[in-house]
Amino acid sequence: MVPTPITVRVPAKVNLHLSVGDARPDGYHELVTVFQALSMTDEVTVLVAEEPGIDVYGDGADSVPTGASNLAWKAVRLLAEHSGRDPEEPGVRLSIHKGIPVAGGMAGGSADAAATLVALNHLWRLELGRDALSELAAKLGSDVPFSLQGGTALGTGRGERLVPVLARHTFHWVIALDRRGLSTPAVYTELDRLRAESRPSRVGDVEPLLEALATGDPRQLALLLGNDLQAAAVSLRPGLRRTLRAGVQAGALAGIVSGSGPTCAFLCTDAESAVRVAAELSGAGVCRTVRVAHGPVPGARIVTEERADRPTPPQVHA
Ligand SMILES: C[C@](O)(CO)[C@H](O)COP(=O)(O)OP(=O)(O)OC[C@H]1O[C@@H](n2ccc(N)nc2=O)[C@H](O)[C@@H]1O
Ligand SMILES: Nc1ncnc2c1ncn2[C@@H]1O[C@H](COP(=O)(O)OP(=O)(O)OP(=O)(O)O)[C@@H](O)[C@H]1O
Repeated sequence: MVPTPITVRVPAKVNLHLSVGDARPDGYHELVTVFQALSMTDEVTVLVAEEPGIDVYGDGADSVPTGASNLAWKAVRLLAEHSGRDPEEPGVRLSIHKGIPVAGGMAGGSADAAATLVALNHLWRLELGRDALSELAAKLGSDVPFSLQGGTALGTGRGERLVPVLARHTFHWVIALDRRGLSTPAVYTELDRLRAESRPSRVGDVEPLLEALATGDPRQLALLLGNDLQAAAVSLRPGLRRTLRAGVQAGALAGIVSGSGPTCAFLCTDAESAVRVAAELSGAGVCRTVRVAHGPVPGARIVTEERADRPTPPQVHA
């Protein structure tokens, strides 16, 4: 019998705090960051198939590679090797539904890689625990372990070493998507360049932000959001300054570039305020599109059964 396809839902992330240290000999930068998983999600379905491949649907699907350079396919190969299968003929096909902006600084590719690890672990009955999956995830990219874990977490090292953080409440966000993406390595390189020629301000210690998360007060949290990569993203994409201003003028408590950008995330007082801010911001013409999201949400998780449980919608015949 052919196994049932497995579908995994996986969240986007925003960095509430992103402190970037100096470049290390391996080219990575030492980070202290706080991730939060948001309710913008991708869904990855893994099915047994003789013809390997990837089908991508949704926003930005055209710019996602469908070959070996897709991070989700790298996850297939890695897990195949790890479990003694032939990485050239893993016998599976992936179907990726994008809800996370591509090259937007919200860990879209990382999310798909994490989802693929979870789905294949189930499909191939590997029974790898969270720690083993997390170790494999870190080999695929710095953000991949967080995409697995979700919630709110403190990340150190390259961002791959995680400790869960207590976040008492749900926070409400407005997300502004830009017309084109930004390359993560290019943004880190731009920060190194800016630091070589001047002293761009650096975010402070992370502790006050962790306290604000524990109290759950969005106004307190808003004062403490900070991202060292923001100056570099704005330097490469000066229009982001206008987007950040427009979100606050529309009523958000604060705005921040998400990770390496160019997506901007605006923290709002509550769900109603987020809807109002989103409506006003989308009328300001400073970005491609605007979404409303909340966090924290769980990391990569199987939703196949949830979908099977869903009542079949009534058939309507013309
Ligand atoms: C900007 C963030 O999204 C913040 O969470 C991440 O730091 C980026 O994570 P990612 O996309 O998973 O990045 P990786 O695939 O691991 O690395 C891509 C490239 O980003 C740069 N990079 C990434 C992480 C890090 N701590 N220092 C870096 O300098 C390096 O040039 C690296 O070659
Ligand atoms: N599954 C995938 N989904 C989206 N992009 C992918 C995927 N696999 C590879 N890519 C490539 O990776 C590039 C970066 O895409 P991605 O959406 O992961 O960026 P990002 O969200 O800015 O990453 P991060 O926030 O982790 O730095 C894209 O331009 C695309 O060519």
